[in-house]
Amino acid sequence: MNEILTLKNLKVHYPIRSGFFNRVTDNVYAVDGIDLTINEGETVGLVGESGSGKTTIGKTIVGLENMTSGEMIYKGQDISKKSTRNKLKYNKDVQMIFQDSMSSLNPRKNIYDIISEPIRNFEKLDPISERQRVNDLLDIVGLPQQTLSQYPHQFSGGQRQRIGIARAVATNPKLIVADEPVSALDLSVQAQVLNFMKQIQKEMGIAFLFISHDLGVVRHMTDNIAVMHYGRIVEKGSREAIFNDPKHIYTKRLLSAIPSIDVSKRQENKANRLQVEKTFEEQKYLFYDKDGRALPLKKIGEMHWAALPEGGTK
Ligand SMILES: Nc1ncnc2c1ncn2[C@@H]1O[C@H](COP(=O)(O)OP(=O)(O)OP(=O)(O)O)[C@@H](O)[C@H]1O
Repeated sequence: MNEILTLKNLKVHYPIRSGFFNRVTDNVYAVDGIDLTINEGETVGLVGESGSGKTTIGKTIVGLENMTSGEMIYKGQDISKKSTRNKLKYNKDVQMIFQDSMSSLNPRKNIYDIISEPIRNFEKLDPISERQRVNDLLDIVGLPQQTLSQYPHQFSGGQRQRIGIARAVATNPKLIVADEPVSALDLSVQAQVLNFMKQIQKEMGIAFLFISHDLGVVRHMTDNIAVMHYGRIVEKGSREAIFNDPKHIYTKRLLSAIPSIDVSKRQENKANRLQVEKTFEEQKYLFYDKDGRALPLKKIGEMHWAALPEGGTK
């Protein structure tokens, strides 16, 4: 498989300023040394609880945040500098879908203008070809042509997310960062949008970085998974490795929190969750350094890395 994007020791720190002179007194280590590879056409899941740094990674990939240090390699070329990105048409090839479709779609623009904007930014099409392309995109996301003159507030959440997807795929991207794309939607609509994203991926060969706090959704969508905690990856590997053979206590904790659909197993699951929680509290000092950051990742299997303590655990 060909690598499309590789992050090497990526750090994004936000300065904290205080005092009369507004000096930098500390940093938020939002992303603190991440190594991650996304291959062509595959979906990588980035999971972790709120504040673990997932969105910051997504925004840095699409250029909405600046990296503090590290490297981003796109198709073998270092794109840490903006000038190289422009040369490689990186901003055309890498797009983002946001969680909140209401605030990520301009309320004053109609759907035609929203979908055609990226086409105008990156390709100069004559008006007839542009119209045809927008019509095709609307067909792809399953919305009727008469919606083109309407505005975002006239749609349901699921429909707005489809519009966001049409905008993201308008430039024929190679990679889409999807940041919690369905967490604002009702469960029934979530499944529709997810299946639809999978279908588009298959048809267009797009790679996804799928950001979510919901491991159930990630299981449905991804090939490989990275689990983040406090700005670092604590475990990464194939979906099977993460779900069937988790090694880090934080991954085990996240997995134990997935609600069971089977009512008869709820008691058993609750007991298991409490036990995992207890182990987490008892053993976390082994898995994190004195500043509370995860240890370096070690390769523990063909497609499996985990930030485990030197001597192992009981
Ligand atoms: N612009 C900013 N300035 C300062 N701190 C920030 C900024 N953006 C994010 N942070 C902090 O960086 C950390 C990581 O935030 P981030 O939004 O990336 O996490 P997340 O895992 O995506 O969480 P969520 O799912 O809640 O969005 C948090 O502690 C957050 O408060």
